Order: sequence, then structure tokens, then C-alpha cells
Amino acid sequence: MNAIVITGTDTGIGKTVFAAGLTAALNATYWKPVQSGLEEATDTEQVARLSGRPALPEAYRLQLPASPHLSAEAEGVEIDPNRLALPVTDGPLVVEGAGGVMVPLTRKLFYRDMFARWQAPVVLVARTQLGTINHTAMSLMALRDAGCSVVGVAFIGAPEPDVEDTIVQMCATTHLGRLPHLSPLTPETLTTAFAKVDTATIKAAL
Ligand SMILES: Nc1ncnc2c1ncn2[C@@H]1O[C@H](COP(=O)(O)OP(=O)(O)OP(=O)(O)O)[C@@H](O)[C@H]1O
Ligand SMILES: C[C@H](N)[C@H](N)CCCCCC(=O)O
Ligand SMILES: [Mg+2]
Repeated sequence: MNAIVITGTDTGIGKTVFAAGLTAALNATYWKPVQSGLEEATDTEQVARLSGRPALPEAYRLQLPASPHLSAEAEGVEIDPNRLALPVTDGPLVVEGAGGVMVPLTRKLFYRDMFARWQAPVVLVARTQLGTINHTAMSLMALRDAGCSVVGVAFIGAPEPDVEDTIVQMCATTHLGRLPHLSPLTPETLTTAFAKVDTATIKAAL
């Protein structure tokens, strides 16, 4: 296996920025199987800008910025899981979901079920802000319930050591490091910040 899945406790929490840092750190290829919402820069464009690494084309590019199953329905299509088989790449592949782990790809398939089909190790990206213990614990339960192999949790935001330690200890997971809010967010600031992420543990899971 040379793919690593990046999922999160919610949409808009920093999966793409984290995925860009990891793609650069692993000299990997990036893939966003399903992009919903095309008005702003896509995740693939963001990762290309921040990592300088190659990206595979999305299997689905959907106009409506919504849950993938709704974005697909809005265009009169249904996402076909058979079109989402992990591509074979030379070198590591960083694959980003959309939103959180229980986001539907269809009305019968949540993203976590797709991760389980892929049998790829999973990194869960979580905020450090208030509310994250509940969201992270539930996301880990959902991933484990589906049989996913979780490498650990990567945190985004200001340091909250008591919160982070609580999650690691009570959820029996691994702390993969923390990305602060970067301003400006550039390939250089991301590379510097990402040096503190436990890339070795992630690489060992590949
Ligand atoms: N560490 C960070 N420093 C600065 N800005 C960040 C950081 N992480 C995320 N952002 C910004 O927050 C917004 C949401 O981040 P991002 O696109 O990575 O979320 P996401 O979890 O990938 O969302 P989606 O579920 O849509 O894929 C973006 O504008 C992004 O640039
Ligand atoms: C549109 C957004 N940027 C993401 N690509 C999709 C987020 C889906 C969230 C669905 C939900 O949890 O309600
Ligand atoms: Mg994203």
C-alpha cells in the first residue's frame, strides 16, 4: 500500500493545507477523488500551489458546494464507487476526502466506508478549538467501526495541550503533531511548520 487517506472531523478545518504539507514532505502525488464546489480555488489547485507536487485529476468535479451526494444529484448523476478505486502511482499517494468521515458519497455509502474499501491507513485532522474532543472521539469511533486503520490525529490551530492529551489518552490514538494557523500561508511557511509534524509515523504506515 502506498496511499494515505486524509480525513477530518469537519469541513473547512484544514485537511487540504495539511495534505499539501504531507504531499510535499513525502514527495507524493495528491488526489482529491471528489471535488464539490468549483467557484473558489479547488483543493487540487491549493495543494499544487502549496506543495509544488503533482496531482491526479478528480474523478468527479461537481459545481454545488455541498455534500458530494447532493452535488452529484444536482447534476443528475450518482457517484459510482467503482470510479473511485485508488490509482496506482509511483511513490506515495495522498488522498483527501471531503468534509468529515460521515459525509455521503451516495445515499448508501459514507466516505468512511470508501476508506475501509481502500484499506488505506487514515490520518484524522482535527481542530484544537473547544468542541474538538467530542468531534474527534466520534470521528475515531466511526472510522474504527468501519474497520479503518487510523494512524493518528493531526491537530490544526493554537496549542491546547490538555485537550490534545485527553484525545490521545481517552481515544487510544497517536498525536501526529500540530499545524498552527499560518499567516501568511505560503509553501515556505507551510514547509517550516510541517517540519514539526510526525511524518515518520505516517510514512511507516504506508
Ligand atoms: N494551518 C492553516 N493556516 C492558515 N490557513 C489555514 C490553515 N488550515 C486551513 N486554512 C485555511 O482555512 C480554510 C479551510 O481550509 P481547508 O481548505 O484546508 O479545509 P478542508 O478541511 O480541506 O475543507 P474541505 O472539507 O472543503 O476539503 C482555507 O481557506 C485554508 O486556506
Ligand atoms: C463543499 C465543501 N467545501 C466540501 N467539499 C464538502 C463538505 C460536505 C459536508 C457535508 C456535511 O457534513 O454536511
Ligand atoms: Mg479540502
